Order: sequence, then C-alpha cells, then structure tokens
Amino acid sequence: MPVSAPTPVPHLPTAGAAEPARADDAGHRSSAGNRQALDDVVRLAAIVCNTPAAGLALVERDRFRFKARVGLDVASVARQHALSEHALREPDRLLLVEDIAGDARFDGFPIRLGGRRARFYAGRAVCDTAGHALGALCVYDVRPRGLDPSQQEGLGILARQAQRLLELDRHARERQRELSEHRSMARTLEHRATHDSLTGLLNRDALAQLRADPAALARLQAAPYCLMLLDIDHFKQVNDRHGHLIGDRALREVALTVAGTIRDTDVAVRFGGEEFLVVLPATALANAAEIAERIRHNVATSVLPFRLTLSAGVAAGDPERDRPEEVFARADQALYRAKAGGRDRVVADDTLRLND
Ligand SMILES: Nc1nc2c(ncn2[C@@H]2O[C@H](COP(=O)(O)OP(=O)(O)OP(=O)(O)O)[C@@H](O)[C@H]2O)c(=O)[nH]1
Repeated sequence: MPVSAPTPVPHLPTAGAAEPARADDAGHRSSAGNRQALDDVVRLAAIVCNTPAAGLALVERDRFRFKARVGLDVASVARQHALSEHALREPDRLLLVEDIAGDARFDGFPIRLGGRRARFYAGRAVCDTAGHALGALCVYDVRPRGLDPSQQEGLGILARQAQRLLELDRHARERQRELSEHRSMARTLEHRATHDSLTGLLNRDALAQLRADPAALARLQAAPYCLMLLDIDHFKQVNDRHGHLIGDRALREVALTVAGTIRDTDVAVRFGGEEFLVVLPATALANAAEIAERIRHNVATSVLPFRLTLSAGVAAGDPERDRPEEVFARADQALYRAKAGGRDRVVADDTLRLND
C-alpha cells in the first residue's frame, strides 16, 4: 500500500465538533501542562503518520471521548461504532484499517474530517499500568492508505507517551485528593481542639489562643468592651432530678440561646461546666446588660420540660486602663451578686463608676 503524499496538519484546537468536547468530565481531568502535552502527542501522531487528523479517544461509559484531537469534526463516538473498540481487543498490536468503506464490519463509522467521511484508520490501544485499556491513539485520513513501518513504530511510541501522561494525570489527581483529605482532617482536628464538643461554642483553649494573638486581642478589646459571665442556676439539681442527658440538653439550649442572641463580632466561650463567658467588643455596659437580660429571658422561656434560669454578671473594660483579668474579676463579682441576690437576674458591675 503506497504511503500518501504529505497532507497539511491543521492547528489545534479543532473547531466544529458535532458534540461539545467534555473530555475533562470523563474522570480523565488533566493539569493545563499535561493537557498541552497530550495535545502535542496527538499533533505529533498526525505529523509522524502524515494524516490530516488524529485523536486520543478515551473510554467513557458507552462512548469514546476525544481527550485531545486534531482535524476531527466530532468530540465523541459511540463505542458500538468506534474502530478504537476493535483496537482495544488487541492492545499489543496496531489496528490498521486501510479502507474503512471496504469493510462491512465498520458500516456506520461516523468519523468525519472537514465534512468528509474518514476512509483510513490506524489505532493503538493506550492502557493503564495494570494493562487495562483506557482508550486508543488513532490517526485518520479521507483516502484509503497505509502506514510505513517507521510510522507504525512512531504511533506505538506516541501511544506509550500518551499512557505516561495519563498516568501522571492520575497521580496528580490522587495527590490532589490526598491533599484535600489532609486539609479537611486538619480543619476537623483544629475545630475539635478549639470547640466544646457538647455545645459547639469555643473552649477555653481557643480563648487563650485569641488572647495570645495581638490582632485578635485588639479586636476583642475594641473600646468600650464588656465581659459577660453567665451561670446556670441550680444546675446540679437539674442533673440530679432529670439526669445528665437532660442536663446536657439544657446546656446545649443555653449555648444556642447565647449564640443566637449575641452579634457575630462577639465571642462566646464555654468557660466551665455550666458557665459561659461572652466577650462583647465595642459595647457599652448598658448595652451588654441588655443583651444579658435578653439571654436570661430567652433561657427562662425556652422549651425545656422544666424551668431553667441563669444568672449573669457584666463588666466593662477599657484596654488602656484595665488588664483583662481585672475586668473578668469584676464580671465574676457581679455574677456572685446576681447569685446572692436570688439568681435568675443580671447584675452590671458598677465599681468603675464608684471609683471614677
Ligand atoms: N449534664 C452536665 N452537667 C454538667 C456538665 N458540666 C458540669 N455539669 C454539672 O454542673 C453542676 C454544677 O453545679 P454547681 O457548681 O454546684 O452549681 P449549681 O448547681 O448550678 O448552683 P448555682 O451555680 O449556685 O446556682 C454539677 O452538678 C456538674 O456535674 C456537663 O457537661 N453536662
């Protein structure tokens, strides 16, 4: 069979696919660099074999989808009509069909090049490392013809290169997946380390981290700022009368109420067993006391099967003048007065005004 005269190889990418090319959706996603390298392999196949068209067709369910192509009018072919299906059956050999029209097995072969039916096909299977066929590297022409031995060898070499590139793609995808698993694991661990598992609020370690970070501390202490301490009343009795599970439910209910009442810029911490600390940046004492009162009211009217109340102490701080420990001590003192005054109430620290 004579080898045809040189046919110009069109430039990539080829326009006019019968079906939009979606090879990257086929689980064969490539990096931009690898995509270019696969395009190069396909173009080189056309140059080596001196054909106007070439493609890397990968199996995607019941179709072959062209991962890279040059000179072809279609983006995919049904497997039942694809010559590459025959190439896969003998992956160690080149499938050479010198005249497609002359072979009844290939009736209905749909590949077209620049509007003309393909008459010549040569394809070499591309397999994964386990030997499973992934698809085929193929060349096409509009005239019946053949390939000389060096062209056949060249197509085989390029099929191996395509296989290497697809393997690199797979490794890159696996690394990407591992990386995203590690990131998600790190996020989970970080969340566990900084949040109370029962209520979902921040824990004391998280508060310590915020205090150790100058930028975060400055945000929390934006003047005037307040500290609020909330402590459930007679919580021991709740546990004793209703059991620890109901006690836990009550804690979650209070945490939800706190989280749902404060602003996004406020920070709520489960500070002890049944004690919560809220930092309210840029909040005046009267406003913080109002928020505490709202929390107290919402908890007292919550949907628990018994009446639950809490006491709150609120104190204001000035970052220029007060150390956080001093503000905390004043909020704690106010909480003590709320408990001593009969519980189910909010007490705002007034020592600052007295001292001023
Ligand atoms: N169910 C449950 N109970 C907890 C948890 N953490 C702490 N507690 C309980 O909270 C109760 C706190 O009791 P106390 O410190 O005596 O205070 P109280 O009964 O609330 O009394 P006052 O604060 O004086 O009103 C204890 O019984 C703890 O066992 C928890 O995670 N779940």
